[in-house]
Amino acid sequence: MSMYKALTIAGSDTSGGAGIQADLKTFQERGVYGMTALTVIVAQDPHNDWFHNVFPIDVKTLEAQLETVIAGIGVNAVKTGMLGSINIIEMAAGKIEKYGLKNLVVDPVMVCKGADEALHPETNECLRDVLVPKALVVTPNLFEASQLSGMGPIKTVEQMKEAAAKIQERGAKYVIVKGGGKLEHEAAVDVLYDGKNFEVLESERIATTYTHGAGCTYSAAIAAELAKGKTAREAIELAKAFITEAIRHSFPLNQYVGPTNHAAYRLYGPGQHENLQAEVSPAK
Ligand SMILES: Nc1ncnc2c1ncn2[C@@H]1O[C@H](COP(=O)(O)OP(=O)(O)O)[C@@H](O)[C@H]1O
Ligand SMILES: Cc1ncc(COP(=O)(O)O)c(C=O)c1O
Ligand SMILES: [Mg+2]
Repeated sequence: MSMYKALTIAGSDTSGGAGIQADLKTFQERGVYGMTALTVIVAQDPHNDWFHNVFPIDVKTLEAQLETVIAGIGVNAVKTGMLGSINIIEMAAGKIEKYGLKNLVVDPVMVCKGADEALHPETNECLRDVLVPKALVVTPNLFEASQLSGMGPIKTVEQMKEAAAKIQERGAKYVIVKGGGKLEHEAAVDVLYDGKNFEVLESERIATTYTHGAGCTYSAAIAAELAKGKTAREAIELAKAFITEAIRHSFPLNQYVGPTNHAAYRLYGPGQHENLQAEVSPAK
């Protein structure tokens, strides 16, 4: 049996729950060989309320990593996460174009959980104009969908649909607008649009704030399934089940952050309804 390979072009979340750490853990869980091209390093400051400091990687260093993986090895699917600068976005998009990579999942990361302001607002237009058109699947959360669509705040499923249609016009084949824990709704709702039909994907909404890295994990699961040859629709459905279990069994790392549990789908499966990590206290 051949080993399928996936590449993540994303930032390092030093705390381990989001970014390339989430992506690699998810690729492993889904039985796919994971590789990385690092764009930025995020270090959280324990002496300043867990403030996220972002340290960019030199664009030449990114190029060298992309050549190693894409030209030197080859990939079945690619995902992008936090990119950090216009130069980095253009470099990533240029290589994707040059090597004709088709199974591309763009997670248009503009914010970390808890923040309502873009980390790198100057990159938003470039993300929309240069990278989103190359995506097979793009996965904005509500804030990112409002930025990519040019709409104001998105608060209803109807507005999610409108945003999805506007983003789809930019060239992405499948758009998933993630309502998640932010939309006021009793379920966790995502809207999927393929240019013809809207589908409202509903899953059980888990009452937790421990969702750090949920978007990274979700988009990495989609990329892993695409790498194995699943259709976009199949990959999205599996990823939704995978992220629901990861959130169900999420846990606190310290007083600031709780990541999703990447192993939960494998360890506990979709049938288990209580959080088996709930009693785990934060490590000192
Ligand atoms: N509390 C929750 N319960 C169940 N699913 C959730 C919850 N929060 C987010 N999700 C789901 O997790 C996935 C990631 O969404 P979200 O957390 O909005 O992304 P991001 O981390 O990029 O902000 C989506 O499928 C969303 O619906
Ligand atoms: C490197 C990196 N990428 C992406 C994210 C976004 O994470 P999420 O999946 O919660 O949207 C974060 C958040 O801290 C991060 O540090
Ligand atoms: Mg996100």
